[in-house]
Amino acid sequence: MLRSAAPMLRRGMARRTSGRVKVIGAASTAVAPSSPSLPPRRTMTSGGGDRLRGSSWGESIPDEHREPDEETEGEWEGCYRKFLTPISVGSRGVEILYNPLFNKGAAFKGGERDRLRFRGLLPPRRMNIKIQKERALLEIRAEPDMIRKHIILEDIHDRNETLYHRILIDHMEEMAPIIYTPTVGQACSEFSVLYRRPRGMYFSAEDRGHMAAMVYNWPQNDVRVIVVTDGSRILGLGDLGINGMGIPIGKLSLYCAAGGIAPHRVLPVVLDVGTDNPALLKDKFYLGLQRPRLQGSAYYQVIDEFINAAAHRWPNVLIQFEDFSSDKAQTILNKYRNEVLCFNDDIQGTGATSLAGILGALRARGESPRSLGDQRILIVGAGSAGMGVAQVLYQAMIEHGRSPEEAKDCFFVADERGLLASDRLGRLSPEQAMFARDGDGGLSLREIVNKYKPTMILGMSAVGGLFTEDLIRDMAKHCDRPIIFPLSNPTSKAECTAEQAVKWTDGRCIFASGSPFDPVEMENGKTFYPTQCNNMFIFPGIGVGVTLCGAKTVTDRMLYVAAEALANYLSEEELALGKVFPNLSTIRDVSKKVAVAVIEEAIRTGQSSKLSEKDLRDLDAFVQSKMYDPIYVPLIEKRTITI
Ligand SMILES: NC(=O)C1=CN([C@@H]2O[C@H](COP(=O)(O)OP(=O)(O)OC[C@H]3O[C@@H](n4cnc5c(N)ncnc54)[C@H](O)[C@@H]3O)[C@@H](O)[C@H]2O)C=CC1
Ligand SMILES: CC(=O)C(=O)O
Ligand SMILES: [Mg+2]
Repeated sequence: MLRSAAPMLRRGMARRTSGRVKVIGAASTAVAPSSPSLPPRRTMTSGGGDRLRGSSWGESIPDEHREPDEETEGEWEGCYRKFLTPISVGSRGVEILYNPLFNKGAAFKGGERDRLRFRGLLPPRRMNIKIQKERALLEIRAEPDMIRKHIILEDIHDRNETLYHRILIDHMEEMAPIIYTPTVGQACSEFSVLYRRPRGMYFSAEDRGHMAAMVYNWPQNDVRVIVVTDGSRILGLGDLGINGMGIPIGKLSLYCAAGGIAPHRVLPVVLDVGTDNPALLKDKFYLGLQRPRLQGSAYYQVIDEFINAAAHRWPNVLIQFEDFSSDKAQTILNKYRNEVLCFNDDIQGTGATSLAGILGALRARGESPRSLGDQRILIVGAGSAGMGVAQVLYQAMIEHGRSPEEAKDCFFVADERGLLASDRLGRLSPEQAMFARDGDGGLSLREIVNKYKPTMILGMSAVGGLFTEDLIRDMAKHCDRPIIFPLSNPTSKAECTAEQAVKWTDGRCIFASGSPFDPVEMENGKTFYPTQCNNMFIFPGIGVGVTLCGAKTVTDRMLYVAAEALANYLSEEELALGKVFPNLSTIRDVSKKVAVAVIEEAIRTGQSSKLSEKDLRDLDAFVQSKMYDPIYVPLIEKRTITI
């Protein structure tokens, strides 16, 4: 019998075995290489109208420009910095303790408690971040329920962002399922009930005409990344209205922890255009507008007003569209992709991530990337994700020398009405129509498998259990090592489980899933390690890359090079274990490599406004030096600034 080997294997055996790649944690992020240029002059204030301009958090400052700070010596094992440039805060006293960007809780030192005037407002004994983290981990690990763990972590997020991100970075494999998929699905479903404190911004249909002014209510001037949803398709859970806010929050936590964007530079946003979810329309606790969704031009006006307002206040901001229903997602992307710095994570991020996983899977089979064009690819689900993946794979085939006709012929796209074909052309979107077959419209999944013998099946249907035993056994009859990617989220929507895929293919499948699955012990005594094919491996690196180099748009080539960088990251040791994505514990390093690839591409193609050819040298060190590193930085009062 197969059984899940999760509890004993989850953390211990998941450690990276490759000698090639350094696991990023406190130790490796601690001493960032010196930035080649002088640090910007900084003015940072906090408090009621907090402003953090050009904060140096996590960015490397050449030693000669740092001020000695004996307070932080030995603060964090492996994270020792001789000099830390203080952050100047405009508030003092209790205000600082209630500001999660500055609060250090019991870790404030005596001098700081005096300096900022809150001596006596904290218990006397001082902790350091290491002890604080240990205490938090005890609490999180003692709680068996994932949503309670989520609540504990988000409470820390609301109190002390430095500690929160430290925990995420140092324990990414353990924490990602808590703050992200699958638990974020439940957190969204229960958002209005779990709601405690505001985080991010809400722009509703009733705010029309005010958005350009409203953006100035956000207290930070240097927002670099916005993740925005209209809540219409949250994971595979459908229309959750403003309850979808959990998704931008979770994605941006990954931007900070995995991508190294400082937390004051990110902004989660929900556009509340109503909801068509009947339960929410009559839920007395629902916090969004209880009216049907805006449609047509009224809907697009809200989108337009928000984007203009955001781009006006933060001209260089990256806007990531997330979990918009597929009937709107591509239209919005097409409208704005050449106008503002933006991308759609479900279409483009998922496409790039899946390409990387498939390149890894081909490597596991001993095939070259060129053989992508020899595959027969069954895509189940023709929404944003399915069509995004089809488009990116298609582009990759063209990159590798296939003609458009040859490339198109590799695809079989199906939805609940079966194989997409020319008989439905009038009712298909342009993206779907491009992949419609000439005949066999409406073939069922099993009919497609038995007639066309696909070499891979990719699930983006949001239908849990759609890949049945018969279907997968048929796949395994026709293909020695079928690639099986049930990508729908959260876990309840996965088209099959890792255990099922392994069992039904007698351990021959190459598997990756949208939400995490535990390792599986096989009958032969070996352990099968499923990896996660989730756009979190791509979006933080894209975001860091385009914002650091000042790209004007996110191009298809940037997505392609991002996918290549992710695929190249996979070590031989991981492949030998059946993995097609790197361990989550390496995601910070992965994101850095993705960012470097994106910047190189931007420089090569003249897309970069901040960096040029001469910066290509030492790009890796440069990106590393710009990554936020959550350590406690000394705080000083604004009036004392002399940086
Ligand atoms: N792993 C990852 O990184 C990502 C996963 N996803 C997941 O992919 C899923 C789909 O996302 P979207 O495309 O945006 O949603 P969507 O709702 O637009 O697309 C679902 C598609 O599945 C089709 N479908 C429904 N029932 C079906 C059935 N019985 N058989 C075949 N097809 C069926 C629908 O017609 C539609 O074309 C979601 O669960 C989402 O969480 C999305 C983005 C990234
Ligand atoms: C992962 C993701 O973006 C989604 O499931 O929508
Ligand atoms: Mg998404």
